[in-house]
Amino acid sequence: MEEKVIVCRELTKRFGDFYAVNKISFDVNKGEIFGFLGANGAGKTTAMRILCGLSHPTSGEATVAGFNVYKQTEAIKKNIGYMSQKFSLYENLTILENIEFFGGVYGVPAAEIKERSDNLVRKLGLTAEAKKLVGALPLGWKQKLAFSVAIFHQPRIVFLDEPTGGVDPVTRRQFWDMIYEAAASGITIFVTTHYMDEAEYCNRITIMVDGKVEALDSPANLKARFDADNMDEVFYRLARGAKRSGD
Ligand SMILES: Nc1ncnc2c1ncn2[C@@H]1O[C@H](COP(=O)(O)OP(=O)(O)OP(=O)(O)O)[C@@H](O)[C@H]1O
Repeated sequence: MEEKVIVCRELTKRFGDFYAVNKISFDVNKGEIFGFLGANGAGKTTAMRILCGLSHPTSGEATVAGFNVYKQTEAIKKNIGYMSQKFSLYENLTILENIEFFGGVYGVPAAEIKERSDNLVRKLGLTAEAKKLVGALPLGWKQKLAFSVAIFHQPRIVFLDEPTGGVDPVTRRQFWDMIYEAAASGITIFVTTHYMDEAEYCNRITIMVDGKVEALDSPANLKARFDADNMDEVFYRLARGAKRSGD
């Protein structure tokens, strides 16, 4: 049987009488690339924050890497990586300083940080730039570096909140090569996106509408079920009835 690294049962988050996340249930397998889609305001970030141990649910159950989202949030944080457009690298530190800093924060042993940082810089092809400020890097490179930093401590799961916003499809594709490599090494990928080309790259995707999971399957199965040529069409059919629109 496949190992489940995220188990979520009727997970709910209520703000006053508003259900931001409404009884969502799903499992994510080890090494899977699990896409989390939904229009603005659908509840993706709220659900992801709970799974990262940053916010308590109102009701329902969930475990992440085997740890309970109510009681074991510190253990969850030690076993995951996290990257979002908002929380990322320090622009006024160099590439190498960022890697070393976050390696320390994520608990990589001090004796290993130097060598592993040098290896990472080499692997990224950034040896010549290693002492430059991150602020000077093009956005696509910042995203690749941020992802590398988020998995530097070899977490069980990495959560990516719209990791490739604002870059072109070729740069996005390169970013996804890194995702595939991480998944092949056994790291589970949980990713939110608004880009339908990225949805196609996922093993399975969830589409959230107004706080609920409206569909969960592989891109191929979803296209077949909705008799659609592409994920854009699937998404449109499911999300067009959404009451929330967000920004
Ligand atoms: N702390 C809060 N208090 C009240 N309402 C909130 C709070 N956080 C989120 N919400 C509401 O919950 C709903 C879901 O928000 P969430 O950020 O999870 O959506 P999302 O799917 O991530 O959207 P986006 O794609 O815009 O990031 C929104 O209507 C939002 O206004």
